[in-house]
Amino acid sequence: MSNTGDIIELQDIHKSFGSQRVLKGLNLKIPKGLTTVIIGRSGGGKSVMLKHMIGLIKPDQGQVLVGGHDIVGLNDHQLNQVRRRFGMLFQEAALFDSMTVLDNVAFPLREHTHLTDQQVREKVSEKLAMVGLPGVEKKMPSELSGGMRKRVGLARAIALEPEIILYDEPTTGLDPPLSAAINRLIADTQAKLGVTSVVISHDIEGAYEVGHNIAMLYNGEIIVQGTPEEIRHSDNEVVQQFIHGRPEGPIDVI
Ligand SMILES: Nc1ncnc2c1ncn2[C@@H]1O[C@H](COP(=O)(O)OP(=O)(O)OP(=O)(O)O)[C@@H](O)[C@H]1O
Repeated sequence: MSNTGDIIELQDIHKSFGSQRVLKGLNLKIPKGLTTVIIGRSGGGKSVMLKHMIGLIKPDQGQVLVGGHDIVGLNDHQLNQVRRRFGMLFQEAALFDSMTVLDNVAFPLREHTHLTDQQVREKVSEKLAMVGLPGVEKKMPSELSGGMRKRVGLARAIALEPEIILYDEPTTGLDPPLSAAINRLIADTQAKLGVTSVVISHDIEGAYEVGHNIAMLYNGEIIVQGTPEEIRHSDNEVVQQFIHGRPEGPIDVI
C-alpha cells in the first residue's frame, strides 16, 4: 500500500458538548490517495470527527492538519478555501428539495467557479453519468429513490473534482444490492479521480471492500487502524466484538 504521505492528520483531539465528552484525545492519519473507512458505535462521535476535518466543528484541544497546515485557527474565508478541496456526502444526501437535479449538482460549480452556463451543464452531465444516472437533470429530488438521491449527492460532492471526499454513512438505509452499488461507486470514484476518501460506515463487508485502511473509533479514541486484513485479525476484543456483531463482550450494548 504505497501513498505519498498523510493529507489529513488529527492530533490529540478533545471535544465535549456540555458535560458529554465525545472525543478524548483522538489521533488519526488519513493517507493521501487512498480510502480510509471509519467504523464505530452509533453515537460514538464519527460524524463529529468528520466535521473537524472541514472546520465545521472546532476542537476544544488538539490540531487538525490538512495538507500539513493546522486549520483550527482559520477564519471563515480561509476555511472556505480549505473546504474547496473537499467534497462531502452527508448522511441524508442533503439535496435541496426545491431545486432540480441539475441545479443541485451545479450548485458548487456556480458558487465556486466562473464556468459558463453551458460548461456547468456539461460538467453536471458528466458527473451524473459517472454515478450511473445519465439524463436525470430535470427531475426533482422527490421523484428519486433513496439510492438515486445518494448518487445525486455523490455527483454534487465530486462536481468540483475535489482532492478529498468525505462520506458520512453512504449506505445506511439502502438495500444490499444498492449498498454494493454505492460501495462500487466509491471505489470507482477513488480509482478514476485518484481522490482521498474518508468513509464512515456501519457496513463491515463494505468497509473491507472499499477500504485500503480501516480505523475504529471507540470511547473517544481511534483504538486501531490498519488494512482490512489487519483489522480482521486484530487481537483487540472490542474490534472483534464489533466486526462480528456479537452482543457479548467489552462493548456495553445497553
Ligand atoms: N452540535 C452538537 N451539539 C451537541 N451534541 C452533539 C453535537 N453534535 C454531536 N453531538 C453529540 O455527540 C455524540 C456523537 O455524535 P455523532 O453524530 O458524531 O455520532 P456518530 O458516531 O456519527 O453516530 P451515528 O453512527 O449514529 O451517526 C452524540 O451523542 C451527539 O448527540
